[in-house]
Amino acid sequence: KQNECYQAVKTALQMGYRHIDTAEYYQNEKEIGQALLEQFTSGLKREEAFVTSKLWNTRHHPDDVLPACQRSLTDLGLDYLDLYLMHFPVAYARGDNFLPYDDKGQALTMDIHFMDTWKSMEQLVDAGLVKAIGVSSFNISQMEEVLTNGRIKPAVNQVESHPYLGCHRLLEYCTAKGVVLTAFCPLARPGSKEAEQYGVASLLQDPVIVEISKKHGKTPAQVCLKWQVQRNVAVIPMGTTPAMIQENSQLFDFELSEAEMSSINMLDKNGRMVWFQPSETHPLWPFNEEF
Ligand SMILES: NC(=O)C1=CN([C@@H]2O[C@H](COP(=O)(O)OP(=O)(O)OC[C@H]3O[C@@H](n4cnc5c(N)ncnc54)[C@H](OP(=O)(O)O)[C@@H]3O)[C@@H](O)[C@H]2O)C=CC1
Ligand SMILES: O=C1CO[C@H](CO)[C@@H](O)[C@@H]1O
Repeated sequence: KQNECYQAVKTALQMGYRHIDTAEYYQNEKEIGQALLEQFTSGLKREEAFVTSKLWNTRHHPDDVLPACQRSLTDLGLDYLDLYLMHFPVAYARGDNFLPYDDKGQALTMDIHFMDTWKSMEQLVDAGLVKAIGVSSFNISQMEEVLTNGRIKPAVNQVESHPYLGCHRLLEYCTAKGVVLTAFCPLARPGSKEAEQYGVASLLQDPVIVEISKKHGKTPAQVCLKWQVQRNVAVIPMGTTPAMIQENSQLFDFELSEAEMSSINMLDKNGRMVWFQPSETHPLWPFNEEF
């Protein structure tokens, strides 16, 4: 909805949020730029905010990386990004159509390996346009490739993760390599069509989560977010109402016990919601490997 993102980001920054996650693909960078500008004007320092954006799949050609990043910076009204992620390992056909699909709904792809894109992203760091670069939805072998062959180490891998998709192996790998894992869809999109696979109305109604939340006098959403924070995973929940935005930030007045952490770990059931299905036959589609 028009202005919804502007309002949400403005509210979040006023409530003390500092990490904003966006992407060219979301087409909300101008709204975010407006909200940031207002906060900078009323005293927030640039270095206190942490802004992440992402290079979309249609921008993997090495010559398209710099212009895409510059466009994001212009729209956000910033002169650097804190973090720039490759949104997905598969390169879609070049151009301004974000979803170039054939008549069967399959993505039209390009024969460009993510390492060639990564080399162009490294140059953004050299040029001072971004402080750090990282990846998103990369599996362990793909991360290994970037860590082995890249000049600059990925700071972050942003992947779908919530109690139904624990990404326990990937987390262990990232921890060993000093890469931060960020969880997208940390609430498993309550109420969405994709959530119907779970057998409960939503993750937030899972009996294990509900019981733990009652014990601490917190909400199920807060328990899901705290579980990630306690295992050193960054979270980027999307909330639009001030009440939800506030709720999702109140995570620092309670602690989950080891037993509670383990019982949440045990809810893992490969409950992935975001599959990038149109590219599922591509050799670099990441989800043939367990995360
Ligand atoms: N790298 C990638 O490929 C991807 C990255 N992302 C990033 O991750 C972010 C979050 O993921 P998203 O897909 O939105 O999924 P989330 O798991 O964050 O779920 C968002 C939904 O949860 C609802 N919600 C928020 N807070 C609460 C609460 N406290 N209690 C109950 N319901 C709540 C929101 O409601 P309402 O709509 O009413 O606000 C919204 O419908 C995105 O905004 C995006 O930045 C997401 C997908 C892919
Ligand atoms: O980043 C994203 C990538 O694609 C997803 C769906 O296909 C989006 O929902 C998401 O926010």
